[in-house]
Formats: sequence, structure tokens, C-alpha cells
Amino acid sequence: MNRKADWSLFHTRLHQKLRQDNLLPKQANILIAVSGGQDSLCLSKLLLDLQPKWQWNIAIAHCDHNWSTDAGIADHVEKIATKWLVSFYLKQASNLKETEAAARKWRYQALIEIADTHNFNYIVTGHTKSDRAETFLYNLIRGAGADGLSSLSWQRNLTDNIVLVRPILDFTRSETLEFCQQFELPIWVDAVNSNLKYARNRIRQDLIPYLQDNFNPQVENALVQTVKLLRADTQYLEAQATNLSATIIHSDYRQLNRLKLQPIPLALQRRIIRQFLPQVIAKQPNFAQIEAVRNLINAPNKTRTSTLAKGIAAEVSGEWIVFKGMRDEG
Ligand SMILES: Nc1ncnc2c1ncn2[C@@H]1O[C@H](COP(=O)(O)OP(=O)(O)OP(=O)(O)O)[C@@H](O)[C@H]1O
Repeated sequence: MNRKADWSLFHTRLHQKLRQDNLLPKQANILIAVSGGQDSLCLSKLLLDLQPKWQWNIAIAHCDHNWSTDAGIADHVEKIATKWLVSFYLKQASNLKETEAAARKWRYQALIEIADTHNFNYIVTGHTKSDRAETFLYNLIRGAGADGLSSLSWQRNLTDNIVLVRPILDFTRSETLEFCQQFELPIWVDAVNSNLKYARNRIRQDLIPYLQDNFNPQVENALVQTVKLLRADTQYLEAQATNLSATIIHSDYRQLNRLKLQPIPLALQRRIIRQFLPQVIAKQPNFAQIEAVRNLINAPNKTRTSTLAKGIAAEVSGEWIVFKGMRDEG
């Protein structure tokens, strides 16, 4: 690959974004997750062209689900990496369930394993503004709260040592396509992406174009603007909830103080309960579980709910909501 390639407007935009937010520091060890599609190819070329300026150590990783629809992709990505003189790492799944959620979970595990083994501190993906808008709609339809709606951030920690970064989160999918065409990048057209059995694909191919045609041609930008507004609000509320939790959660982590919960706003009550419940039920609580506990805040003494999880109950005892049946209860 011609590493001295001229920068386009896309290169300059990304360079400025990275400089402004320090997303990928100079000399960082970066593993690019490449699916073979237009977004991750666009991302790879951009980062490789910017590499001399930033002195990064870059490699490419591909995760092969080993589904029949994936045949040929891994070879295709490997050939591109070889042509670009970039190290290539491959993980292959065996008997992976054919669902989006299972695939995503496995991919992140696989990428972390590669990064751990070869000392990469940064895993980067080609998520775009279009993904952000689609994720927003997907979560909205499923009834997510503000936190779920504002997911897909610029970066988040995957482990203590590995950060996930999404450097092209403000490029739209039409821009990544334009970039790939301009630089003649060999995009792999994944059959799975056009399978309307998957909700995400229906959102991408049916719902967003419908909204663009009938409501707002800039709907992706509008949705992402909402994501940004919600994100700032949720970060503030979450921090407030964490501060208040310290006085509401008993030091034995089995009781919540009702008297202190009563006067605070509903939004914070729900957040405090949501932050607390994973310690009781060992997983993220759903809306019904949070509400079951919240209903105890003003309930008569001895009121009890057993709907939290098998064998786990919460009961009002004076000023406390007491949780019973937890595994390591002494
Ligand atoms: N098979 C793969 N191998 C390596 N990287 C991949 C693979 N599939 C996806 N990725 C990475 O993830 C990015 C997003 O891909 P895609 O939108 O298909 O996944 P997703 O499941 O919606 O993502 P997310 O994990 O956040 O929900 C791609 O741009 C690429 O960087």
C-alpha cells in the first residue's frame, strides 16, 4: 500500500478528531477489527495512512464465525492485510449459534484474546454514525431507558488494559462507501447483511430509508443528536445516583434505606436500585425487577416481593428493605 497516499478530507477529519479527544495516543499498539465490509476497510486505510504521523503499531484481526455464509471472507481480509504489509490475526469459532448477539459476544472475546496475547492496548472498530442511529432505534423499540438509547460511545474499557475505540463514529455509511470507492478498496459484500431475518438489517434497509423519505432526510443526524443529549444527561444522573448510594446502601450490601430513598426523585430511585441489584441477583436487573423493589419504598412494614430471582426475596423491615436468600448469606 502507498503509505504516502495523499490525505483526503476524511483523513483530515479523523486526524483532527483523534488529536482533539486523544482517542488513540501516539505510538499506541492498535488492533483493527476488520469484517471485510466498507466501514472497517475505510477505517483501516485511514489509520494506515495516518500511521507515519502518529507512529502507531498496527495489526488487523478478523473473526471467522465459521458459518456457511462467511466462506471466503477470512481469506479476503488476510490478502488485504498481506498487500498492505500489516500483521494479520485470525480467530475461528466452532459451533457458534447463528444469532447476532452470540456472534457479537464471541467476537469481542476473540478480539480481547488476540489483543492480550500480542500486547495491543487498543481495539478499534468501524462503527459509524449510521450504526449509532440504528442502535438507537433498535433499543428504542425494545423499550430501553435513556442509558440503553445512548449506547455506542467513542470509547470504553474492555479490560483493565484494553480500550475499545470507535474512531469513525461520526462518519455516515454513505461516507465510508464514498471513501472506499475513491480509494478502490475491495469491499466484501456480506450476504448476512442483506438477510431481513435480522432486526438490525430491517432497521437499516427498511426503517431508516422510510424515515428519510417520509419524515426527515437527515434522520441519522437527528437521532445521533438525541443520543448525544441523552448521554450527557445519563452521565450526570448516574454520577448523582452513585453519590447518593453511599448513604442508602447498608454496609452489609443486603439492605437499602427506605427513609432516604423516599424523598429523592424517581429517576434517581430507579438508578440506585439498578446499581445495587446486580449484587443481589448476580446479573443486570430488568425493568420489572427494579419496579418490584421500588414499590417497597412506600409499602407497609413486612411487605415482601419474591419476584426478583429464584430463592431471593426483598422485605420491608422498618426503615430498611432487606434482601434475603443471597448465596453467601452468613
Ligand atoms: N467478523 C468480524 N471480524 C472482525 N471484526 C468485525 C467482524 N464483524 C464486525 N467487526 C467489527 O465490528 C464493527 C461493527 O460491525 P457490525 O455493525 O457488523 O457489528 P455489530 O455486531 O453491529 O457491532 P456491535 O458489536 O457493537 O454491536 C465493524 O466495523 C468491525 O470493525
